[in-house]
Amino acid sequence: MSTILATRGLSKQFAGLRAVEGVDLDIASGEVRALIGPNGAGKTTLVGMLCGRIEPSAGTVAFDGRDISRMPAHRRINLGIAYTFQITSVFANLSLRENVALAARRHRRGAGVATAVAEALDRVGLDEPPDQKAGDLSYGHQRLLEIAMGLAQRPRLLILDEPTQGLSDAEIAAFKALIRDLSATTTILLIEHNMPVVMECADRVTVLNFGQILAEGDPDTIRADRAVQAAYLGTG
Ligand SMILES: Nc1ncnc2c1ncn2[C@@H]1O[C@H](COP(=O)(O)OP(=O)(O)OP(=O)(O)O)[C@@H](O)[C@H]1O
Repeated sequence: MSTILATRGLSKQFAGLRAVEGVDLDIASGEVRALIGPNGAGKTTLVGMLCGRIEPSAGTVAFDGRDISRMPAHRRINLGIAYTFQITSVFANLSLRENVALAARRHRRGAGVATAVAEALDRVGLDEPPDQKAGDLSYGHQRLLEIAMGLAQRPRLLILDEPTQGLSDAEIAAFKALIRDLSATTTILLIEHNMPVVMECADRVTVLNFGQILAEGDPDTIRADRAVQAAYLGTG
């Protein structure tokens, strides 16, 4: 399988603090990769460098074999990297439809936009009226709206930052089904604290600890790894 995303020596320092240090990450095209680690491990900083929101202190990022280390975020979106932030991309005063249409217009025009919007809202299972204001949605549903916005960009790599936060058990079950469905067409990088979701959805898991990769492997291997248990899972 080909590598869609590769980092080498990727590092970020914030005034003396090494938030991410020397990360070599290879994500294969078509896989669902989970990125886990304790609070403050550097997960959000790492993906910020993948999508261009954070400038690395050192190291490189390649997408499809092309060095994108210095490419601005909006051009990375055009290449097919979509990142759902922790809600910061939702416009509270716009409707669900308008929010998703903003994202869909990157690739479509005219009637194609309306179709893409309806498809994306349907795919994430948001059944509120499309004219409802996004700000009136529950926190969990705003997360789903963000995923719909990401999908409308027809991404090749979809980066989801804690997507199940604020979702009910039934919504989490639906989310897992959505990931399985999406994985047929999209490579997914999933930052997630909910271990059952990680263990069920991921092909491979990367564990970050103090800014460095502590372990990498399939979910069973990670679950059995003593260093991971000690650092994160709390079951060592
Ligand atoms: N803009 C910033 N300026 C200074 N320090 C920062 C900044 N952003 C993050 N940090 C620090 O970098 C470290 C890594 O933070 P980061 O948010 O990447 O971790 P995380 O693994 O995503 O944590 P969480 O699971 O809590 O979201 C933390 O110590 C954090 O306080």
